Amino acid sequence: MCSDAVISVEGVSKHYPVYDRPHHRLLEVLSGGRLRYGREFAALEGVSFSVAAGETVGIIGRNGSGKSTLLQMVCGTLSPTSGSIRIKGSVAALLELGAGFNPEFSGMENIRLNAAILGLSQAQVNERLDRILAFADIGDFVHQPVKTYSSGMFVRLAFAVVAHVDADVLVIDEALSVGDAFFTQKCMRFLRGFRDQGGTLLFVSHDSGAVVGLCDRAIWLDKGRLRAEGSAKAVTEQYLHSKYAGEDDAVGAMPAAVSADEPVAAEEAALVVGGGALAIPDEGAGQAFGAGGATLTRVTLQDEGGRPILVTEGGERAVLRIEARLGEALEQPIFGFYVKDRLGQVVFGENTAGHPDQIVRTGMPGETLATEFRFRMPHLQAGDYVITAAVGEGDQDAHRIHHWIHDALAFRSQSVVLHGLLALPTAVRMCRVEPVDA
Ligand SMILES: Nc1ncnc2c1ncn2[C@@H]1O[C@H](COP(=O)(O)OP(=O)(O)OP(=O)(O)O)[C@@H](O)[C@H]1O
Repeated sequence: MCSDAVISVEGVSKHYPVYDRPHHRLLEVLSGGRLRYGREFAALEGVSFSVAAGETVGIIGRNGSGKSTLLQMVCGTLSPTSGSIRIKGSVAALLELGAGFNPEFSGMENIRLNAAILGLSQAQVNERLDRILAFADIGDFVHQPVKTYSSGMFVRLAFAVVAHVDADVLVIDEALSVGDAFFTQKCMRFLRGFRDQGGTLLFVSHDSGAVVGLCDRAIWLDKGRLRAEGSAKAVTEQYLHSKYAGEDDAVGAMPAAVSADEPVAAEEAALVVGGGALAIPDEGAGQAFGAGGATLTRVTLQDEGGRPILVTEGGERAVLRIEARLGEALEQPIFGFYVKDRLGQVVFGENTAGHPDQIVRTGMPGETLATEFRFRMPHLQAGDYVITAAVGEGDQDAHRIHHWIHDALAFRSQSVVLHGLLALPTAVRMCRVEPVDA
């Protein structure tokens, strides 16, 4: 464990007794503990990690993997069965909905109560109240008891308080999944600001895009055990690989069905062979997956003259061609791709599911199918990009992925983008609407 760690979790386990029948618990109590009806269930087992000051760490894992249990122990609302947790500095937490708020009190009363618990004096609360109310933006509901709140209003209020106390460590559990898109953006802006000012953040989310966008590191919990720890990008990819390829029989979202929970790039792209060139994979761990009924054999990004696009200024006409050899008959083959930035964030993508007039309806074993996507290269912020390619069968909603390569190709953008991730060719004109009389 590092000595400068703000959060040190050492060999932490949490065990619960579980009973096959509800009355078994009662029988055990009545026997004074002499008879055992329950068995031990390990919600967490031997978890160790540390978080240094100023780090942002995401915790990912399937439902029931122990994420909330871990956060509750970090916040001290639950104690471990064994192991130890040490925290340096003050912690403000946003755990599951309802925690810390009195349902009978109004929003305003809960603001004061919570802010006081989190260390603010009444004078500090008064001074920050307008900002807290503006952040929560729930209007007159702030005077109603919080038991009347929707989950969205509740999380707005809870987040607003947490955002205005002076905590060294913030612990946030799935809060962003409840709010609407604008509120989520507001929270992300706040969390980025908190991180940039040196705050330490422990962040649970099912949205791997948010984890990659916000966190330096990630920890993957699997059935209560720490399965992987490393850069947010690499760990998230391993997690998604296991989720889509293994346990879910390779059913996932095809590229371009952009949801919040999409794959992100691998840390090192073994399949990248210089951009614009083809990539023929030996299935490398974490780089590719799929049910295997078809194999991607060639992925190229070229200009209209057939020259590989290794570097783009933006605006060039491009042809992204994906070829796959079929090992079995496919009904409704689908091809798709994503372009992702260096953080693994999907910038754009497309697949053939939305183009039913352009697809080959049935593919036969031994055949090779090719799909060409033609578009103008966008003006992307300067940097390195990778292309994920996939082949599957079915439609956008129900499909089976046969082969998916996270980082099939790489290219570099040297566009000058002043604002945001990309620039659109934009016509600009300024005029006077009301000329001033001379
Ligand atoms: N009080 C309890 N008694 C028995 N089992 C419990 C108790 N609390 C949690 N568990 C079990 O511990 C495991 C881990 O739960 P936890 O809520 O930490 O998972 P999670 O990763 O946060 O899940 P989710 O993503 O669904 O929120 C689950 O199997 C859960 O059923």
